[in-house]
Amino acid sequence: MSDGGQRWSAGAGRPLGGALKVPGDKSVSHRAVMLGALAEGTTRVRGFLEGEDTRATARVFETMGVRIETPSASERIVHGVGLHGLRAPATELDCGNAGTGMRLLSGVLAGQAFDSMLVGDASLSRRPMRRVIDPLTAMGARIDSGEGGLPPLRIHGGNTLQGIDYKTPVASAQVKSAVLLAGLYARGETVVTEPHPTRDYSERMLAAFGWPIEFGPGRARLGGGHRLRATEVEVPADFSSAAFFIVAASLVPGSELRLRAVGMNPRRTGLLAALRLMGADIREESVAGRAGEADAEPVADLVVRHAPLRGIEVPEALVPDMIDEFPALFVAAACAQGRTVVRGAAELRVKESDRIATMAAGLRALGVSIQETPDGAIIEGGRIGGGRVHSHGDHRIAMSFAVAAQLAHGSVTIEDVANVATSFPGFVELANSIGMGLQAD
Ligand SMILES: O=C(O)C1=C[C@@H](OP(=O)(O)O)[C@@H](O)[C@H](O)C1
Ligand SMILES: C=C(OP(=O)(O)O)C(=O)O
Repeated sequence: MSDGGQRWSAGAGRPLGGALKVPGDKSVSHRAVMLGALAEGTTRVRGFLEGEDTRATARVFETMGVRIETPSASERIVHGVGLHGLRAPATELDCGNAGTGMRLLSGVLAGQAFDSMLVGDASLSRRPMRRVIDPLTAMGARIDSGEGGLPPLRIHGGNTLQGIDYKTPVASAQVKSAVLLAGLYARGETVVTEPHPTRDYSERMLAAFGWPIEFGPGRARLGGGHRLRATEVEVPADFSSAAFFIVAASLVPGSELRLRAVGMNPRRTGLLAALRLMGADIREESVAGRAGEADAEPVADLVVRHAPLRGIEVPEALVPDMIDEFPALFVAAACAQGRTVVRGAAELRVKESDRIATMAAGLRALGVSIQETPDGAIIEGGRIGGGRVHSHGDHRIAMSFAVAAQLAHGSVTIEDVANVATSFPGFVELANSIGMGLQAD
């Protein structure tokens, strides 16, 4: 895959145009493999993300005896073994770079009869796991971690889990999902309440696999002791991958771009609201599926036209709905007229990199004035220059600077980009197909 290069270079491109479909949603792909593996019967997944994160999750289940076929690219047939059919793994379970993989798996593995060990790469090994260890322990799980609650996680099997009424201290779909997945194995009822509603893919998909569940914004409730029944999963295109092109087309004068069949789960599309407040011209067309449907994801074509952007105070209520889009939003802010203020986004500091610090360092290297705050940043819009920036092993940082390069007065070199394959295989080809002029060295 040509994204595998260690470095990209790019300079200001021509107007972006054409139509494209980005790869499948990462959150939905992880969950489809997990629930397919734990279901009774054969689940077909179409639109599966062929990224390193989601492939790692599939390999973890193969290690525990689940047969997963790949009839064609982006398709999986998962031969479910039922809730209690996983086999004790003979090796460590490697989640690669994926926080979603490790945190959701910890919930599944807490309910097993066998011991297991979850490990990850250098970036994942620095990410906090206390947030899942604490509620799972309260449910009766036994989990040992590295120092400070960091991976690896040794999860002891054979414990009886009890349902829990849990209020998540941070808005995190990963924590909510870990608790709900453990709840499948628990006695009694498990309820999760969130400080701000987060993406509800686990809830929707549990319903689609026939598990009785009640859920609404910020709250989910299920009982243990039911069965998952195999189904078909259609994975929508990943909004977070589309986000880079939405920002690029908004920024580059003369652009008009169509992004096809993008997943429009309302807990994912906060970036659209923020960009529209900044003056962006984004139209939603060919809308299909209903946001309220328990087991179907809404999708839409997005038509993005260049428009001059102005700085805003990003409403804090939008933060969970655009949590992975801040690196791209920082680029939009750096090119907008005036000041943009981001608050209430401290979670950015515990992603694949500290995304506030990494974006601040990169934007400064390109001559942008940006001030970090503990939970956000203040960005003065203006001119972007050329220079050299580092992704610090973070896929979303690498792709965001590819967008920044489209506006730069000078050439931009982006170091350490192999990580883009975790979420967006084929990024360079797609970016170039719409005119972004990225070179992989
Ligand atoms: O549940 C999920 O699939 C995800 C939840 C979010 O993480 P948090 O739960 O840590 O906010 C997000 O950043 C991540 O990319 C995917
Ligand atoms: C934070 C992300 O993913 P994860 O937590 O699964 O590593 C992301 O993809 O931006």
